[in-house]
Amino acid sequence: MNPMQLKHTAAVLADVLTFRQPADAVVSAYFRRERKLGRQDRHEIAETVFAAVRHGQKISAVLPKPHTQPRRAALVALVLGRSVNLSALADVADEDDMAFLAEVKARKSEFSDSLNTAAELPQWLIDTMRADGFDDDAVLAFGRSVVQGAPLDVRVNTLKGRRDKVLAALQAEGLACSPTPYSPWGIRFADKPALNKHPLFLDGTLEVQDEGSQLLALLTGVKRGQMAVDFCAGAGGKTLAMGAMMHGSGRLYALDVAEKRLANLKPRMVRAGLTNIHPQRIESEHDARIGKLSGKADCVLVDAPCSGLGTLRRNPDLKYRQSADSVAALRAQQHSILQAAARLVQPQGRLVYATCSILPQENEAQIERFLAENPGWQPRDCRLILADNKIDLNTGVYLRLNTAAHGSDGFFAAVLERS
Ligand SMILES: C[S@@+](CC[C@H](N)C(=O)[O-])C[C@H]1O[C@@H](n2cnc3c(N)ncnc32)[C@H](O)[C@@H]1O
Repeated sequence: MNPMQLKHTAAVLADVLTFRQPADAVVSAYFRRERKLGRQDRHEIAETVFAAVRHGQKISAVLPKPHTQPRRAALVALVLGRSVNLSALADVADEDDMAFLAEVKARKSEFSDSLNTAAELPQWLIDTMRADGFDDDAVLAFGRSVVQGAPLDVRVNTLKGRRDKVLAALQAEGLACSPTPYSPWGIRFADKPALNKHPLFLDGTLEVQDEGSQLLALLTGVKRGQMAVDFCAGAGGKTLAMGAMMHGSGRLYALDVAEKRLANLKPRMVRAGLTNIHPQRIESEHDARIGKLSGKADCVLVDAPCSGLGTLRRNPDLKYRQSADSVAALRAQQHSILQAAARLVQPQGRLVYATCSILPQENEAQIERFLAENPGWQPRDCRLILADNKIDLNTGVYLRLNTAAHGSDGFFAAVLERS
């Protein structure tokens, strides 16, 4: 890192480390303002900013209020988060900095002895995980599994290509990629190439999507000609996968309260060659316009708003932006959305409830409550649905993906059927 890059990294961290805005939004806005920064500068700055967020517990242990000392926070991130040797920092660190960084390095064993710094998780989250049944070894294993960044997964749009052929074409271009272990549509890139200008992305053959998300769409089992609803469609990651499962036929309603997110779905639908998707903004899960779909859907997916704690590899700032109170509010919202979405399902139809959280209170507990309050619904065994799709993945009746065991983001899904 050179002095100019360090100056910019510190400027970004002064904002990011307040955790008032999502870190990726702060970084993108900064880069839009600082047009002169080159590709390598942006890479160095972004990597160091995210290393600082990922190693925030250790940084807070050596720097109270790190956002007020962002330059020092950046230096610690380089040493602890990006394993840069002190000798490589001679151009950017003065004598005081060097003495400070040497002291930080000397506290290594202290950092491994304390759960917060060893797992890089804040106390509220450790307390929440303990209350949700995690023991300290599980907390530590979880924290360690999400401290590194994630690989890049894409889904092959089966309307436009076959995975084996697309994979061979990408490998022939020299890209290091392999099939995802579980999803039949997934390809994983080890070194995150920029794909947004790749012809296979531009023509809708490839969509960026974590393998776990692909499996959630697969669990819906939606078929050609059916009527389906993606209740919390957002920008449509799972909607597009479901649309392809339906071979572009039938009707797929993509509902969401966020206009902006649904707007992002529209160009993606066009690129993917899907004309069976009907995006519709709703006021809330109680919106009267949903009534016309009541009891009509073969399949409803609820990809519920959640804490996102399964995606800490990609969004490490979430552990500082969520809290016990925000999780409690999300639980109430999840319950209400699940109840409303269930009304749309026809007899023998399927309801899939999913989150990218690892907390049982957002997952199993929601399903247990739903089943207790709604007679006439039965869980379907995810193992069997996956096995029917030739996927060898056994996490019990519910799908529970975690980064350590499965290499994907953390996800939960329950498949329920109406009698
Ligand atoms: C986990 S995200 C969905 C991600 C999306 N399914 C995808 O695969 O890209 C949850 C979504 O729920 C939406 N949401 C929040 N409250 C909602 C409600 N009451 N009804 C419908 N959608 C809601 C949010 O705007 C957000 O887009």
